[in-house]
Amino acid sequence: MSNPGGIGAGSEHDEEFRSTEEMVGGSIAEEYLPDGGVEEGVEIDLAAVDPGLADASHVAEVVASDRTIHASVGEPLLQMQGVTVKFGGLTALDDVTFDIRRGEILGLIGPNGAGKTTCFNTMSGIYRPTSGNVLFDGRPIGAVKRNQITRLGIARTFQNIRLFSDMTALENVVVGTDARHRTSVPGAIFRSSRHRHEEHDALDRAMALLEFVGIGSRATEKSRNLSYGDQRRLEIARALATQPKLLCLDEPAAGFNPAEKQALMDLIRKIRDDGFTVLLIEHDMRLVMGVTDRVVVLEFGRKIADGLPSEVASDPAVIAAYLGVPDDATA
Ligand SMILES: Nc1ncnc2c1ncn2[C@@H]1O[C@H](COP(=O)(O)OP(=O)(O)OP(=O)(O)O)[C@@H](O)[C@H]1O
Repeated sequence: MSNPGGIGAGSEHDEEFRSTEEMVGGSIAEEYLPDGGVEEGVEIDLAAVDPGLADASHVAEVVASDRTIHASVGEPLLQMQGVTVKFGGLTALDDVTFDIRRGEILGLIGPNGAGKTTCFNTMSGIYRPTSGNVLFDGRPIGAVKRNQITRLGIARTFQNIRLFSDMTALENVVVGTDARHRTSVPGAIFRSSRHRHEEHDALDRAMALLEFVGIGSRATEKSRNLSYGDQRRLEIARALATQPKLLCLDEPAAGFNPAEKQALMDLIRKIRDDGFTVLLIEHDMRLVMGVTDRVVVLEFGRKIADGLPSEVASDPAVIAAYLGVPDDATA
């Protein structure tokens, strides 16, 4: 998925991460290590952080504890209602309507230039629709400021991995938990009890999330030293740390070998099974068809199909779009 002109790059997530970087490297870690940092390469004693963390069911509980599902699974979480996005004379999205339902993995696919990135950026409030509406959790996204999107409950990973390379895996995830902090600035400066409680909570959750995505043993490694696959997992853990209602994965399998893709599919299913709603933009059809509950297909900015993976895979319009055959030739 491309990001033309860099618009949308450095989203509100990044801005928040930058603003909290110092705090993450400082006071939170001080609580656990005497030198004020999470030492690289040091094995964290999970039991010392939280005695329950060695227990898998407790990990799941910590990961999911604050996530409230306000409506039953299957109700619309995000609604694209007749959304059109124009860039000058170019119509990138043309009257696109579909829902992302609570608790599902929705695949968004389409050939190059179909409008997936634009759709994604419109859903997350980075682009405003030229016409139409995006509703998230029943509220129009257009009315939400960019820096409020994360708090609203939308998190994303990036096609090009964006981590703080000099920070440990754990610190990268703690930064994500910060998006949920409620302490005021004076509270942080004077280290109020609420602030200290949030710090402990953040470290606890971050560690549980690393366990959840399968890289708990790498917690104290600087993110730049992690393997490519582990960096992708770390990005997912950081996104989950914001406690999103919707997790958007942007080509998470890019550069993966078949075994890594299989492991990623297992992780995405685990995330869905834990109650999160997932939007997956991915070029690898096998992965999309293997892991999604429903698929929406775009071509030239228009929605051409919306259905079960098996239905979409055998849809003549979709086959034509991917093979570059005119629609009428398949009729
Ligand atoms: N900020 C922008 N300014 C001008 N044109 C844009 C902008 N963003 C997207 N476009 C155009 O809108 C169309 C849809 O692009 P988009 O990146 O959304 O497609 P995509 O499906 O994500 O493609 P890919 O799979 O190649 O990344 C393209 O013609 C693209 O050139």
